Amino acid sequence: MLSSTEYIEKIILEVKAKNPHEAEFIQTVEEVLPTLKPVFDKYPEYIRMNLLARFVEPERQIMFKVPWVDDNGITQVNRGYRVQFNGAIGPFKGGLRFHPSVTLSIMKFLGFEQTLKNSLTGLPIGGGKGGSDFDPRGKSDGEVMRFCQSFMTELYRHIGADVDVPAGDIGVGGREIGYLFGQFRRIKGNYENGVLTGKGIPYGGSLIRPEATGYGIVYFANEMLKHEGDTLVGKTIASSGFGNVTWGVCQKATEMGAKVVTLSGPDGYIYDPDGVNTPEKINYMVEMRNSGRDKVKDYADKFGVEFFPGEKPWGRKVDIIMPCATQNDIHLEHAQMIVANGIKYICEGANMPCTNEAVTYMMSNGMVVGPSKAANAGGVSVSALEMSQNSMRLSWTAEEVDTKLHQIMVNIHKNAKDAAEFYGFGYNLVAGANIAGFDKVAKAMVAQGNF
Ligand SMILES: NC(=O)C1=CN([C@@H]2O[C@H](COP(=O)(O)OP(=O)(O)OC[C@H]3O[C@@H](n4cnc5c(N)ncnc54)[C@H](OP(=O)(O)O)[C@@H]3O)[C@@H](O)[C@H]2O)C=CC1
Ligand SMILES: O=C(O)CCC(=O)C(=O)O
Repeated sequence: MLSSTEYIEKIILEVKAKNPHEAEFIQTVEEVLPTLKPVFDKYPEYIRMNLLARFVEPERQIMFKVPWVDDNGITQVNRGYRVQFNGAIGPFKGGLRFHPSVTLSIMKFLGFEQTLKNSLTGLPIGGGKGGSDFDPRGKSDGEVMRFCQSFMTELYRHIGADVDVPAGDIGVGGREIGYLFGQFRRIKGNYENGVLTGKGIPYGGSLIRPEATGYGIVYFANEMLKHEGDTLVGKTIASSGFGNVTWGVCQKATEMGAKVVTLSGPDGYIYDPDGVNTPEKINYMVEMRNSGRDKVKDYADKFGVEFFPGEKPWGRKVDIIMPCATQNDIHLEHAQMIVANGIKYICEGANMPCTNEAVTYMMSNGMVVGPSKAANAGGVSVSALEMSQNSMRLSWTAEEVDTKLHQIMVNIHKNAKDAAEFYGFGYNLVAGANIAGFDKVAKAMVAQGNF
């Protein structure tokens, strides 16, 4: 039988050979699998069962055309996806991303990460992801609605409250979920409100879901700092993006005594030394995102702060880095600047916001890294709480949801820390999150036979 190292290397080579054009999917597999070595040392029977080969292959990958009519009466065609990655511990669960950069590789990397993340939440949800290369930028409300209706006209047959439960991600917020839900209900003729999460409050949404990802990231960062005998109070944070996740981070960081001093967009970044920390500033971010102008410079113009065109905020001397925009936002050269600035903490908000080289460099230089699959699990956790409320036909108060969210994030940090320590990694949350997430899925897969 192969040793655990040989087995992991073999699976990585197979993934590369089978998916040669899927750079992001290969990247996440190359990051996660080597950290699982001690698990395969402990359970060599997993090698005989070829568990990893089954784990890296999605259960189902659905690709479909999405024709829709634009405001000029022209028919446009986009590509839709739903990757049902792993359903061993519950219905597939994960967001929908509408962004021109969407490819099958991106859907698969997100579905793979989501499987581990959802396991870490401790809630009964499998991993999936979907979306389209549709670009919402500059589209009218009517165009977005017609696109969503066409997207759901195919997707509805693959999802269900006990089958697969999509939600939002980049480019998909409350408006899009509303249009998708309306079309699902119209086609199915029933009121299966647990089929989507991130819904509006009047039709089965959960309080705190829009804020949950950002709140969870700050709760997770708080645990990281506590572990180091430190506190969030008085800390400065460099964040990227100005979307849903950054918005939640700004709110909770302010509440906990820290301040976010940078935001970024496709045009550059802004530096606000006083912090993005007043209702006026935080609400303006939402206005900027909803306007579709997609320029963070608007913030600098309105509040009289500095704007750095074409630059990323990673050269700023702050206490904590929180990338909240998209994947591979932080490369090795950014990591080198971050380390050179003596920054100790990075807590990942976006999915896979750092390249593998950047993470390795920061960790080997003593930084504490909170990996996205643990740190940003608050969003999907509250989605799962939304599913629970829908099943029970009741609604919890904002305080109830926030208290549960906080506890879930504390547990995720503890489980990742404990798993890392148990397997000899020390305080390595990257390895710990991978192992703790994998452990539960692996046990469920083994129990369910050769599937
Ligand atoms: N919403 C949620 O509940 C959760 C989201 N996440 C992750 O958090 C991150 C942000 O999501 P969210 O805030 O919901 O999304 P939004 O659509 O609200 O905001 C996304 C932000 O990221 C930027 N962005 C997106 N794609 C790219 C790209 N290819 N290049 C440069 N910038 C880009 C956007 O700018 P632009 O308009 O220029 O694209 C925007 O500022 C994503 O990685 C997402 O997967 C993780 C867990 C849950
Ligand atoms: O709420 C959800 O189901 C999905 C959230 C999501 O897409 C993510 O965690 O990356």
